[in-house]
Amino acid sequence: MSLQVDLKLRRGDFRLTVNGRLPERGVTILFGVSGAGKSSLLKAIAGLQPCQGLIRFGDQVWQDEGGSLPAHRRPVGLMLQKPTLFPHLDVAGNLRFAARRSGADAGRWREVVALTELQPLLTRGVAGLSGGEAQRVALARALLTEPDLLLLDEPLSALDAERRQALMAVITRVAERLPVLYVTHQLDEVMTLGDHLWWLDQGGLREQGELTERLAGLHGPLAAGGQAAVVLHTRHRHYDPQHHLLELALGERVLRLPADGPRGDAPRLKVAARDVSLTLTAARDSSVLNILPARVDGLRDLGHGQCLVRLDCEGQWLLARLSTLSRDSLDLRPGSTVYAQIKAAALV
Ligand SMILES: Nc1ncnc2c1ncn2[C@@H]1O[C@H](COP(=O)(O)OP(=O)(O)OP(=O)(O)O)[C@@H](O)[C@H]1O
Repeated sequence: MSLQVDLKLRRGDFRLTVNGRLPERGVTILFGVSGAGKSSLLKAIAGLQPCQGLIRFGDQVWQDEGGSLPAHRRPVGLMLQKPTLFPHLDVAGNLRFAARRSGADAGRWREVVALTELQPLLTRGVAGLSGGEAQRVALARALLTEPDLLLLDEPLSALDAERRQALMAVITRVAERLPVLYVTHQLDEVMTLGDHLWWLDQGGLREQGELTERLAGLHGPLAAGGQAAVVLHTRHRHYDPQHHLLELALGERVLRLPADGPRGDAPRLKVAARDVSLTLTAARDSSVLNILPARVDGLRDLGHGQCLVRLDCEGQWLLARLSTLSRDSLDLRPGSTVYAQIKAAALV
């Protein structure tokens, strides 16, 4: 089911107006600078923050001018930035509370405990948990409520890299069946998890849509923050164990990157604009392994002698961050044909 919101909320002097629709499944990254209203929006959708307007989930109206459905009657799994666990219950007690409410059976309990690796912590009191442990309990609790909509506010921020990878895979799987609205500032989470994007800016929803397309905009949310990067959707082609190089197909072209083995059938690659350089002819004597023909689609002057160039490369978007001196000396303009160079080590 898809979520539709058309709401206004106030917190002190802060005002937020959001008119958006969340797709029926997949992870929608809720992006915005600190104070943009991300947590307030999640709470409003969950029924924990008063707001005005419409919130509809599928054919259920959660809020309209006629009233508001109480939070406990909304089928939402909410995980706040600072998990609020019941301090008088141990970890198992906290999870049992959620499982009882949803009627999750023993099989589901075992599955969620295994996914979040909580077995060794079940009898621990929650007061002594580390930040990362508390986050795993809160995520397990949100999953055990068997929600129809998952709202996650920086759910992996206190976890180590290995656990984050594992839990990102869990969230991806959950999102195959239901919509997930996911707040993060972490670029790797945006790139790995995101299918769609909601960008909160200056009190409103400035952009919404498919993540790959939004990130590749010259005025997209990362471009504005100076961290411009795109996601490339590739296909596995070959792994070269001798050179520890993974070969991925990008349309008719091949991308090479260092790896210890294959990464699935359809890996996504994050490519930062600062790691892409341009030439007018294909260098034959370069150490750069990835040299791809591309066409300039548009340019944006970023100020301070820097510019951003958007390129069409095999039907996907690349961004390159260049000096304006390079732009002018190559005489780059929309329609120019170029070669994009990306060092293998920059592809992660
Ligand atoms: N209880 C409150 N009273 C007054 N203003 C509040 C209250 N809670 C939040 N605000 C203000 O509302 C605005 C939005 O806060 P919110 O926590 O939703 O932002 P956020 O995007 O989640 O930020 P962050 O990324 O830092 O968590 C901020 O300006 C904040 O100061």
